[in-house]
Amino acid sequence: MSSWRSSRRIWDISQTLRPGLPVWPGDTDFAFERTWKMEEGSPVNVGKMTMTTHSGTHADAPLHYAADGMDAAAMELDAFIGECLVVDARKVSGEIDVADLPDLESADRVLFRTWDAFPHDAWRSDWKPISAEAIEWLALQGVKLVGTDAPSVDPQESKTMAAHHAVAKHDMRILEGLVLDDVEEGRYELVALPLKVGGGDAGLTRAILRELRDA
Ligand SMILES: Nc1ccccc1C(=O)C[C@H](N)C(=O)O
Ligand SMILES: [Zn+2]
Ligand SMILES: [Zn+2]
Repeated sequence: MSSWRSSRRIWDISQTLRPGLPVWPGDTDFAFERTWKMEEGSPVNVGKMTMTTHSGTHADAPLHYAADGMDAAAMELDAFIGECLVVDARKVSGEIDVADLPDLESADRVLFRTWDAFPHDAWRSDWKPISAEAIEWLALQGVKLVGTDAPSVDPQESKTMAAHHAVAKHDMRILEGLVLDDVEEGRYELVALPLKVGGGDAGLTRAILRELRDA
């Protein structure tokens, strides 16, 4: 194995940004076009992308759920790098509540798998949201980041955004749109740095998990 390759397994837990990417009903579809083309004599190919800030796998910024919240560019990075616990919540019926949470022992970051198979090609509105009470409980256990393979921690029709507001109350961070189909429950190193978008209410991220270093 060449020297630069990590000997620790990496899981890519990110969606592919592409035309046809399922997005929140009514939001901006992902579009890609080439503005400079080698086949037209340009020395390089250069593209242009149009998308919603919440496309695919992303981190919400507090600005998304608080008018005076910080933007994606201002979010500190340490919440998005470090040990995490992946929890299989597929057997939970309805929303993920306190009774559905495992003994975390100690976890700064918790990622919930809710889909048997991630819906890459069709918008699904029947995801398992996370209750505000569960967010509160996680915060009291010291959890700084909550992640999910769902498009939101709240239900699609939510008007109260109770889970987001519980996150805001405890200054936690959120990852949404993760792809955890190939990830067993357990502890991993998470790396999921949000794009540094000035004014951004969310930051797209290439999220990965990596085997923890041997103790
Ligand atoms: N694109 C949207 C447009 C309008 C309302 C919500 C969304 C969302 O994507 C939900 C978001 N990911 C969330 O943080 O809950
Ligand atoms: Zn979001
Ligand atoms: Zn959100």
